[in-house]
Parts: sequence; structure tokens; C-alpha cells
Amino acid sequence: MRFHHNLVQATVDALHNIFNDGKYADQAIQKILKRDTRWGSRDRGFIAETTYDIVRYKRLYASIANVNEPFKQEDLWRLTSVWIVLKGYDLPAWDEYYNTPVRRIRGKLDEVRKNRKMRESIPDWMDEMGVKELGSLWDQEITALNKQASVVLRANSLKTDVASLKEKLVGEEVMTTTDERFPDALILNERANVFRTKLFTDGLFEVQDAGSQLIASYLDPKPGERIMDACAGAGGKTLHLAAMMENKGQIIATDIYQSKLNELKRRTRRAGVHNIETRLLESTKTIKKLAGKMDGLLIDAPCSGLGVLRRNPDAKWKLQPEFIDKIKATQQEILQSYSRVVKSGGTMVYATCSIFPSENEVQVDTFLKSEAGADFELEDSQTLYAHRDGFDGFFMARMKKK
Ligand SMILES: C[S@@+](CC[C@H](N)C(=O)[O-])C[C@H]1O[C@@H](n2cnc3c(N)ncnc32)[C@H](O)[C@@H]1O
Repeated sequence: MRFHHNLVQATVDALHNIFNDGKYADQAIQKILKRDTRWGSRDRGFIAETTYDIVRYKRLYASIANVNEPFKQEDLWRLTSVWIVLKGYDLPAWDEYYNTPVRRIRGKLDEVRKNRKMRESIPDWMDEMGVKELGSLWDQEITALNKQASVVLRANSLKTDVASLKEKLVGEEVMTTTDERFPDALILNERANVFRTKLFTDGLFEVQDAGSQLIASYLDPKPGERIMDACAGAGGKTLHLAAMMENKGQIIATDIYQSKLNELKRRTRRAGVHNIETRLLESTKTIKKLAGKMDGLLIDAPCSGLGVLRRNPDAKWKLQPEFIDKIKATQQEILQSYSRVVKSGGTMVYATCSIFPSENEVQVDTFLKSEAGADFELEDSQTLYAHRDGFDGFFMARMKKK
């Protein structure tokens, strides 16, 4: 592999912004990629993937490179040298890499890889929590969560179907694979910037992980029904619900952030969806008004996000155990309060992108045993694991109201 100094410098700068300035990895990378319009897709791919890889393995690489935070420029260059050596490439003859101890780097990897916290590059507290929550599954799961995420599209059934979208993508030189477990999904064979295609701007697809695509189907909304998507965010699942409902009926999409709902509205227009109404949750009034009126409720709850570490590797370094405790309290509050919108005979799905039982089964169980949950019955629940199912980790539980 031939390395270009300006691309590695861009990677070093992105890492500086992420590690030293606390910027989110995706935003820092987007900003750096705007630096030079002459960079082609390979150059951009190199910067993005190398940066993500070093963020993912920060603890491991920093230990091998023998550098500590806050990282100086030369420390960040050393992290890139460790990345190059461990990938099995030859180091370019640049000043920054002068005297790099290549054999020592390889030897140190063999030494530290026996320790899971080092090998998988995770904070101590996260490893302890993972073992407590998942027991022996944690080892395989965290290894799988450190893999690079695949890019998955969801064909927008309001405008196309999987087979014709697949064919149209070939015209854009984007090759994809289908998977019978995820009927609307197309999985890219190689990463590509699909957002630049006209197919995307025309609303023929959304980028949405395969696991996430199961959640709207799990609620099974029917055309003409009234559905509430309580934690709609920017609407990944709301748009899917709308497509399943063939634009008929009504979806009330709520969130506590107007900015996210604005983004949802923008996506709605592109997707050709017109049965979504957004409402900002400012007080309990909105929920009270909707009490007993909904055929279906989706609670895509805020969570630790540990199931989607493939997509957000910097969460390993930004998450704190105190935040997880706080978010668990919010999850139960949301279940207790929003469940009242479901009418008799209606369905509620509680979902998270976490693989920890304390955010999932335990929350559902606590709810069902509480007064608010007394009228609900658990129909089914399932967890998608990255190590077993191959995509992001998700949990979903479906409850029926008597
Ligand atoms: C997992 S994300 C939702 C992702 C979204 N459903 C999608 O598919 O793109 C959880 C969302 O819950 C919102 N949220 C946090 N606390 C909330 C609350 N008390 N009530 C409603 N939404 C809340 C967050 O702003 C966030 O957008």
C-alpha cells in the first residue's frame, strides 16, 4: 500500500480534534474531508477508515505506542505508525516515522492481546459491566462490535422495490447483496458514498442498519392506523413505518429535540411521505391528549448505544457509567408515561440499540409488574447480537394492551 503524507496528516488532525478537543468522530471526519476538494473517494475512504480504526483501538494502540492523553502531534503520528505496522504494511520513509521500532510494536501486540480490555480496547468499567450483563457472551460480542459496520440501505417501498433498486445501483457501480432475514435491505459489497447518488436525493432509499430495519416490521403497522413513534429522533424508523403504512393513516412522531424533528421533516419530503405529524414533547400534555388513542406505539428508547459501537466507536471513550444509570431511569419513565397512549387491543414495541439486559428485558419486566403495565402482556422479545446476527446489536419487545 502506498501512503500519502497529506492524507496521514489529515488523519492526525482528525484524531487531534476527536481525542484532544472532544469532537464527535463523524463530525470531525466530515470537517476534515472538506479540506481538499481534489481528494477522490479512495483518499476520503482512507482518512475516514484509518481515523475510525485508530479511534476504535485507541487504548491498544496508545499502549503499544507508549503515549498518553492529551496526545501531542508526535504521539498521534506514533499512533498512525502502530496502525500501519499492525496492518502489515511497510512504513513510508518519512521523518515522522524515523526510528519506529517495528519489531517491538509487533512483539508488544502479542504481549497485550491476552488482556481483553487491551485487545478490544475498552475502558475497565465497560469490560466489567459487559461481563456482569452478558457473562461469557461479552467476549464474542465486544469482538464483533469492534468490526467495521457494513453499509446497509433500506429500499423505500413508496418509490421502489429491492430488486429494481439493486439494478439501478449497478448503474452507479454500487454492488449489493440481499439477505432474506431483512426483506427491504440491500447490503453494500464495498463501502461507497451513496449519498451522492441521484437515487438517494430522489428518496429511493435510506441508509439504515439491517437490525434497525426489523423494528418497524416488529410493530407491524397497517395502512390507515394511528401510530405514535415516541422517540422519533431524525426519523429513521418513522419513515419505515410510513412506507409500511403505504402513506395511509397517521403517524405522530415526537421527540424532546426540535432540531431532530426538523431533520425528520426534511427526510419526509425526500422520501415522499405525507402521513407524519411531528410534535415536540415539552410537557406531559401531549401524551395526556393522546391517551388511549393509538393503535400502535413505538418506543425507540434513548440508551447506552452499546449495540451500535461499530458505527460510533468513539462512544467507548465518551460514555460514562453514570450516564447509563441515568438513561435507564429515563427508559422506565418513558415506558410508564407514554404507554398510556395505546388503546385497548393496541400494540407497543419497546426497542433499544443496546445489548444489555438491564436496559432491555429488565426494563420490560419492571414495566409489566408496575401499575402502568398491568394491562399489557408480553407477546415476544428478541435481541440481535452483532456476533451472532452480523449487524448492529438491538433489542425489541412487543406488548399487547388488553
Ligand atoms: C434511539 S434514539 C431514536 C432514533 C430514531 N428512532 C431513529 O430510528 O432514527 C432515541 C431518541 O429519544 C429521544 N429522547 C430522549 N429522551 C426522550 C424523552 N423523554 N421523550 C421522548 N424522546 C426522548 C432522543 O432525543 C433521541 O432522538
